[in-house]
Amino acid sequence: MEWCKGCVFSNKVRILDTTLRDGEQAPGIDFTVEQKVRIANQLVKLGVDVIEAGFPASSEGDFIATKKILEEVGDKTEVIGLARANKNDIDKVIEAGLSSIHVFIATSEIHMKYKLKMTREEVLDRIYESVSYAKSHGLIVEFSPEDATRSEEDFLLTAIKTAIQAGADRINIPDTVGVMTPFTFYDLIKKVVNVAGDKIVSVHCHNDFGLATANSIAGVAAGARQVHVTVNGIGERAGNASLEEVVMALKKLMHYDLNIKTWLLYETSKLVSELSGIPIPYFKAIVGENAFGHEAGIHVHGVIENPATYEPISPEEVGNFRRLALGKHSGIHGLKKILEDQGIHLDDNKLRIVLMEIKKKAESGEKISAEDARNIAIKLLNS
Ligand SMILES: CC(=O)SCCNC(=O)CCNC(=O)[C@H](O)C(C)(C)COP(=O)(O)OP(=O)(O)OC[C@H]1O[C@@H](n2cnc3c(N)ncnc32)[C@H](O)[C@@H]1OP(=O)(O)O
Ligand SMILES: CC(C)C(=O)C(=O)O
Repeated sequence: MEWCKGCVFSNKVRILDTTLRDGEQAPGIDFTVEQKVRIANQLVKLGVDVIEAGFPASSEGDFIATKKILEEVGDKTEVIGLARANKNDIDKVIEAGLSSIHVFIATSEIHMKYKLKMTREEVLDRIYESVSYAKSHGLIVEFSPEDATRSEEDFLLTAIKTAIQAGADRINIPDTVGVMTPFTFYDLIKKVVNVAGDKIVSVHCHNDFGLATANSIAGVAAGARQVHVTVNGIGERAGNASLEEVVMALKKLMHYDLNIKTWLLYETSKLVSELSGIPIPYFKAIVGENAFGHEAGIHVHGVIENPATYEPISPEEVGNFRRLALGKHSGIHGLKKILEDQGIHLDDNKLRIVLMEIKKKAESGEKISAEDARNIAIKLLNS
């Protein structure tokens, strides 16, 4: 089905990573050129289909970084650059040597009135001019109607048709301020897919209501076959759809086909966290330190018997680690395993004594490590 490699009949979903563009727009994140190249190499290793390397017109540094990333990985994956719908920005993408461009302009009333100060007609003209200008230079063009999800629907669809008439290769639908629910986004993307014909429809979701991942997979269910994501979900305000969450949900829950080497997700997350200076919450899905952590006795017992009792994904699938913890919620099965893994074998009576000691310490606020449990056991054995 090569002819419709990205369309709704294909089970293949493309991942466009925008960690180096939208992710970097997050306040406080400023990657150096070297850091951006390191992340780009990791994204290629991970298997993303497209890297949005930057916004060449925004600064000399971003221009240089985009060029360097293209030189470094341009033969391994598609490298795309952002541009406003104006000739200067498009020329900067061309000057950087890129073959793919992401052109955007807002189509919502609020953005057209207060930001662009353009009428609907002027925006439509600008869309046609900029997309056709980019196409006339042989570029692959992805068009985004910024703030699409707050745009008047008929005008939005007209804007999309205008971009397609001008030659756009892909249509990306940004939920720029994250106001969609999975239900409303599904309905919208269905309509966009209907007007897009054989063009790939892409989705770009923000997390203002914590729905970026859910909305992204709803967009795929509605026929989108590309998703914009960032590693760890970093990005503007509450961030973007998280690469690791979207990939694992599409793969494991919806059985789509992706190029991503999922066992590299944890190391990729750690790299971006280290270079961005943004820590990963312990409870972060997929890549958090607690994502495969178990303390509660009933859970630990289940995981010891069969990890699938409490792990919908195995940590090895994403390169993360299972952690069995001790605390006031612990049970005897977990304690037994933690001690036996350290060469200590106790009968049930002695295990109960050690467990009570652990719970007492934990309830007083102490953190109990495996070594602490071992020391308590040894003390008991020698008492
Ligand atoms: C939803 C998003 O994330 S969009 C991407 C946001 N990313 C960035 O802003 C990257 C960093 N930005 C920058 O470096 C700067 O904003 C630049 C270089 C792009 C522009 O800088 P400046 O010339 O100083 O303009 P400034 O940022 O103050 O205002 C934006 C201008 O772009 C115009 N503009 C905004 N979006 C678009 C668009 N899609 N198409 C055309 N013009 C646009 C605005 O109307 C405004 O124009 P004006 O200066 O004529 O009033
Ligand atoms: C440039 C566009 C796609 C964007 O980042 C947004 O609308 O969130």
